[in-house]
Amino acid sequence: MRIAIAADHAAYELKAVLADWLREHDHDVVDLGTNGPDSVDYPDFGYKLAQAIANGEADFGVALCGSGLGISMAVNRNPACRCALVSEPLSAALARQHNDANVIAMGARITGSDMAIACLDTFLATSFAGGRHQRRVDKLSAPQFERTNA
Ligand SMILES: O=C(CO)[C@H](O)[C@H](O)[C@H](O)COP(=O)(O)O
Repeated sequence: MRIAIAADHAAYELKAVLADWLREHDHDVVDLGTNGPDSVDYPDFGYKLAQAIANGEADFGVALCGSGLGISMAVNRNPACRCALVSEPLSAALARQHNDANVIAMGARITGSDMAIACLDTFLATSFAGGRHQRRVDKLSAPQFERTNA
């Protein structure tokens, strides 16, 4: 699969670990930076990653920052993306099974490398379950005027 990955300065080391793991597992990696400790702004990298998903450059995305919070918010501003912030594998599996998430977000200051690999492995190995979940996912991308509280 083609996987885009992006991080801010708080997570560039975790990005390198996950990018290596992805390549070792025969994925094509689109590395969108950042690549060092110089301070950058997570929205810039979240928006770049979301654009790569929206334009079909990547099938899935990995979004990383210190907590995972800011970059997941940035990615989710693009309607093409369903980004799930996770810190353990069950949530990574449910994000695929129930939410058809196409971007996984993690926080490098929260989640260690081994756990992050376990989450990513689970995320990529899990399929969307469809059925009743499809109806709910469709509502996430419905135009605002079609949304109801019913
Ligand atoms: O966690 C983050 C946003 O949710 C980002 O990694 C930011 O970098 C963090 O908020 C602040 O990081 P800094 O290194 O203290 O600038």
